[in-house]
Amino acid sequence: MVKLTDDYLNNPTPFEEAGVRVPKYAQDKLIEHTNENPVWVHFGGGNLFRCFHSVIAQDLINKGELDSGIIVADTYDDEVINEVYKPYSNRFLSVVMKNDGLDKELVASVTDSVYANSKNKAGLEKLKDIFKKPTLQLATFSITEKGYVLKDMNDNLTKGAEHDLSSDPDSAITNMGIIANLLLSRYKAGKLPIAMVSTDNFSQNGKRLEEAVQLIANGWVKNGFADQGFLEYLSDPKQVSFPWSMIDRITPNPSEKVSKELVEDGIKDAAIVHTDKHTNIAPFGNTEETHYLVIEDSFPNGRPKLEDAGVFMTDRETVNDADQMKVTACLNPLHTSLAIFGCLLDFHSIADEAVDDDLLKMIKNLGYGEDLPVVKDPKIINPKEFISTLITKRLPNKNIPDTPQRIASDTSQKVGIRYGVTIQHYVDNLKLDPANLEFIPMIIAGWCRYLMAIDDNGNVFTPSPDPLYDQLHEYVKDIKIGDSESDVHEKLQLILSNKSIFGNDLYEIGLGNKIEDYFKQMITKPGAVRETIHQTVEEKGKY
Ligand SMILES: NC(=O)c1ccc[n+]([C@@H]2O[C@H](COP(=O)([O-])OP(=O)(O)OC[C@H]3O[C@@H](n4cnc5c(N)ncnc54)[C@H](O)[C@@H]3O)[C@@H](O)[C@H]2O)c1
Ligand SMILES: O=P(O)(O)OC[C@@H](O)[C@@H](O)[C@H](O)[C@H](O)CO
Repeated sequence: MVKLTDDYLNNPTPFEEAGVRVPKYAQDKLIEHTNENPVWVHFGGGNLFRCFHSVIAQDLINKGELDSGIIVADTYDDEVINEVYKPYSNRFLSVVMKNDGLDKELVASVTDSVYANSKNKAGLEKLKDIFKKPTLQLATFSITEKGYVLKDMNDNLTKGAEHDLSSDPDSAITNMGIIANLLLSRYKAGKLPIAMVSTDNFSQNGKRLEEAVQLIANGWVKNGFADQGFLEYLSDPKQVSFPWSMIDRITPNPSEKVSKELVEDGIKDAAIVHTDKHTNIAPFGNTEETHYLVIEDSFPNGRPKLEDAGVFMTDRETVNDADQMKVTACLNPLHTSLAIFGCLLDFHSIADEAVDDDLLKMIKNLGYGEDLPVVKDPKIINPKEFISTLITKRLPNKNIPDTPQRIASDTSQKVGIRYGVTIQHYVDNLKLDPANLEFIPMIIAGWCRYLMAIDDNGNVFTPSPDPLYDQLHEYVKDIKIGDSESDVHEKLQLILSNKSIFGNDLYEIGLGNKIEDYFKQMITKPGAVRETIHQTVEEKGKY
């Protein structure tokens, strides 16, 4: 059996026999060079990173266009570093699930992995030293939507954020506080330039990262922990830029089936780890073939030739259009609708949902019918073709072991992006009326129904992790299936009027009552969720 830590350069045969492509460079030399000349730090080395960013770096290193690797940093989950990076010399397999089988590549582009936060001072100091190096050009992020949070659902600072704004930067406990502290080190080392590139799934992701870092920095200046110059440094894109990006590659949690196939192929390291903080990770990552990465070309300290590894480097407007197209309209809203109803209808495979007649009609009506009319064409990708490929090829691909339960995690952090932006377009466009929407309200009603944690058969299910779940569940937990006396309005209005969740008070724009009506239909009896979807696609659907 071949191990990930085996010598792939001098003895590639066991890897070749297991069908694994190996790097064309020596990892030890790369490590040596990167230690002295770090260029790229990535925060959140989860599954997406292991199948996308790290492979881009590997392509460039293989071509001789990049001579430094990536340093992975995690401020949140120590098990990610200790269970799947350190034991394998920071190597892993990237597995692309093609129609005709698995394409396996050993990735060695990660040169170091660091767990860093106020509890792990050694890791923090190590990252600070890296941030003081003039060679550092970029930090990328795939830390999930909640990694950026500094305010709660009532728009008040979280306890962590309050602490960070008024405390010594080295004691920062929020993820954003730690990032701001690293930038403070870089500022103090001579106002060195850097690009901070969020590749998380929300529109204007760079702006959100920038605003979060600045919120913390303002607190530090006010409380005497940093000088005014730090704010000027953060606000000057020639010193610190926060490029916007769009990233697309469906990367499910590591699958048992893939793990088994790897072992059958003769690969020893394939055991999946489920961490206490709910990261599902393995010595391999599994992903689909289709992928897009679009990044605003704003890198004040230079950058690797990312375009030579297939990345679209473009202007902010094009990135924003591509991102709005994907995240708010043509992919992620469809995904979240399948996630919500998949959990309620007891599905465990997105591919199975994508061939279910009612659900297929639902995503077509949502995508083509309600989202597409308000999408601005980004020109580099055709939105209609993008939805068609998604619906006909990507989602129904049985080789991609994606589950509604993965996508349903953190839904409270996503609904504002995945439905709220489209709703806002209907509010802003004088020719359109949000009150005419049908599928978005039905899906939001489905989410409220999901929050009850009782499926459509009347059985209790375990909802996916979500920072607001407990609070939101509290509002709907006493509603009973079949109880028409339940005061739905009193309970749902606590959710639907919350502007920090949806961006609007949904009653003020004529959607609240419609959502309540769909919700009432969904609680009439076991099976009512399925019936509501069926009836809606048949009566209101055009596709
Ligand atoms: N998986 C995909 O299909 C996909 C595709 C496009 C974009 N994305 C974006 O990438 C993000 C990560 O996806 P993934 O599949 O790698 O997830 P993952 O669960 O495999 O990894 C998440 C990583 O983020 C870290 N993290 C989690 N919560 C954090 C917090 N509060 N603060 C700091 N770090 C935190 C974890 O430690 C882990 O390293 C998604 O949330 C999404 O925004 C994912
Ligand atoms: O990654 P999240 O949690 O923001 O969303 C779950 C999925 O919708 C998402 O990961 C998609 O697979 C991805 O956006 C496809 O590019």
